[in-house]
Formats: sequence, C-alpha cells, structure tokens
Amino acid sequence: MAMANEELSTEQLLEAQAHVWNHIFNFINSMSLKCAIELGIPDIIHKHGKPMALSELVALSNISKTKALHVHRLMRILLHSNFFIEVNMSNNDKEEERYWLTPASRLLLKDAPLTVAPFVLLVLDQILTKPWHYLGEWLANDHHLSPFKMTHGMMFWEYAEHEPRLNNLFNEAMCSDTRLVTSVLFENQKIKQAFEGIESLVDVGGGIGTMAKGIVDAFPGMKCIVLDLPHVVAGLQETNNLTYVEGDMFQTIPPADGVFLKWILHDWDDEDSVKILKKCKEAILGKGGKVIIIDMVVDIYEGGDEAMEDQLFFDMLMMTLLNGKERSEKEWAKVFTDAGFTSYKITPAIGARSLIELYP
Ligand SMILES: C[S@@+](CC[C@H](N)C(=O)[O-])C[C@H]1O[C@@H](n2cnc3c(N)ncnc32)[C@H](O)[C@@H]1O
Ligand SMILES: O=c1cc(-c2ccc(O)cc2)oc2c(O)c(O)ccc12
Repeated sequence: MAMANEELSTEQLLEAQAHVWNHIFNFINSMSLKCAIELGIPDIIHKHGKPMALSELVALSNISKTKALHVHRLMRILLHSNFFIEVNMSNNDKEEERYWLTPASRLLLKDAPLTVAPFVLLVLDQILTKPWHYLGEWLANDHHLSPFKMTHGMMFWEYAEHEPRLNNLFNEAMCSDTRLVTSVLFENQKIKQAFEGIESLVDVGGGIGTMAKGIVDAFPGMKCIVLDLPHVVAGLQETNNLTYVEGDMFQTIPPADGVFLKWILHDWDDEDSVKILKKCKEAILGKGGKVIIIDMVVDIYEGGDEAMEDQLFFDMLMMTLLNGKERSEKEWAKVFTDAGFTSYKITPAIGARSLIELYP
C-alpha cells in the first residue's frame, strides 16, 4: 500500500510537519499568556513606566528569584507573539535588554477600562478547557446537548448559578467586552442611528447592565430595562433610567419600543433562538418597535484574517460550551423568518461582529 507521505518533497514534508507542530503547540501560546496575566507581568511593567529589565521584573513580582531564567523563557515566547517588545538600553555602559508593552499587552492590564484579561482567565480556566477533551466523544454520541454538559453534568448557565467563581469571572469578562463595544459602537453614526427614536429598551440577557449603562449615557432620554437570570441581577443598584428585571427570556420579556440582544442568540440553537425571538416580537408589538442584535454574521467582518479566524473559534466555542453557533446570513434569515419577522438589516459593526436590525 502506498504511504501518504511518499508523494511529498522534503520541503513539503518539513513544511507539513511544522504546520502540524504549530497546531499541536498553539495551546502553549494561550497558556503562556494566562501565566503572564496571573503573575501580573503586564501590570508590573506598566507600573514601572519604562522598559524593564528581567532582574527588575523578578524583583518587583512574586516570581521566585530562583526562576529568573525560566521567566526569561516565558518572556521570549511572549515577545515572539507580540505581547511584549524588547528594547536595548545601556545601563552603566552595559547593554541590557528590557521588556516593554505592545498594544496587545495594554489590553491585558487588569485595571485598564477595556481590559480583556478576564476573558483570558475565563476561557483558559479548567472549567472551560475540560469540555474540549470530550468534543470527539460528544460528536460520536447522541446524548448531551454540549461537551460542557457531558463534562460537568449541567449546562453552562446552571453551572454559573451554582459556582460563584465562574459567575463572577464570566460577568466580569462580559462587562469588559461591553466596555470595549460601547467605546467603539456609538462612534459609528450608522450604528447610533439604529437606536435613535427608541424611548424604552430591554437589554435581554444584559448581564450586570454595563451595556445598558453605555446606552443610556449615549441616549440620556431613554429608559432601559436589563432582563437577566436572578443570580446575575439580584440586588444591583438601579437608577432613574436603568432598572433590572429578574426573569427568563423564554417566558416573558417586558414590553418596550426596542429589544436589544448582545451575544445572546449565538448561545442557543435555531429552535431556542426562534423561541427567544418570538418573545422579543411579543415585547415590541403594539409599540411598532424593533429588535437590535449584536452577534457575528459568518463571512461578514472587518479586520482581515484574524477576525475571520475569530469567527471560526467562536463557533467552536459555542458548540463546546453551550448548544449555540455562529450563523451565516442565510442561517440568520431562516431564524428570523421562522420567528415571524419580515425584514432585517445587517451593518458590520465591531471587528468580527455585526449589528442586525430586525423588524416584525
Ligand atoms: C453571553 S452572555 C451576554 C451578556 C451581555 N449581553 C453581554 O454581551 O455582555 C449571555 C447572558 O444571557 C443570560 N441568560 C442565560 N439564560 C437566560 C435566560 N433564560 N433568561 C435571561 N437571561 C439569560 C446569562 O446570564 C448571560 O448574562
Ligand atoms: O466563554 C466565553 C468566552 C467569550 C469570549 C472570549 C474571549 C473574548 O475576547 C470575548 C469573549 O465569549 C462568550 C460568549 O459570548 C458567550 O455567549 C458564552 C461564553 C463565552
């Protein structure tokens, strides 16, 4: 029998091996990043205010002094993946290599308003990484809605309800994303127009209300209601134009001119998404309103290959953690029609994500 590799030139064979190795070891990039965040390396360098030598980094962190050379190796891989840059500076006539931040590591500073550090800690937490080991077994079997359920015996939202550490990590991560989204969303006039004229809005699955706060700041006349599960919104501070409702979006959505769904429908399969959208339609009927969705539309993105690959990653994430998916325009159109909506408009909005306006 012919061997598959027989037809490859040496160059092709080595290239193929490098490609496979790269994919096998990609998790080392992720784990090195998580380790740097846990050690607070971006924050220590930022606080230092100027490029920092390895010896200074070790002295000012809780890294063991005996591990300095190991940290040099950790920094080497993070330099390679553009999370830090190396600056050569002279110190008492001695050339010394120093580490400095890049735009990517600035996004990892724990106290930066737009930090994505909570997402790194969330996605690479053992609760979320364990289900990936069961993906193949899950695909080979009919039972269980997701590899997450197969691993932990319950769905993601139930787990979050019973495990405050996951609940807090998740809500904090979502909040940081929302801060990033609001900071770019209303700069775009086309997007801003989508919210104009809406006097009351329900943010369905709005988490702890970060997006709703951003919306009422941008539209001070608007009243916003955040609907989410009791363990998420219980006891949160309300204001004159921001209120919280503990509830289930599959049961009732409070009536309003507009319903907003950010990163909700990608958590659910088509059948559940249609159920949620039917409830949204009931909420806006009689008000002549619309539904505004922020989610990915596969193959519509701004920002090149990385945004395209991010759509593929998120689709796999939704399959593994939840029973959800990222949808193409054709798949969205079917869900909208099945839920009884007649028209929609897609505007590419934030990198890999779009804003969809949906009309009954
Ligand atoms: C992926 S998060 C999105 C949060 C927020 N919209 C954002 O983008 O930051 C999904 C949200 O849906 C909420 N959720 C899940 N099931 C729900 C239900 N049955 N009714 C209401 N909210 C629900 C979760 O608690 C969570 O806050
Ligand atoms: O578990 C997640 C993680 C994310 C996520 C990861 C990294 C980012 O930079 C942003 C977001 O998003 C999720 C999500 O949107 C969801 O509906 C459920 C789970 C997760």
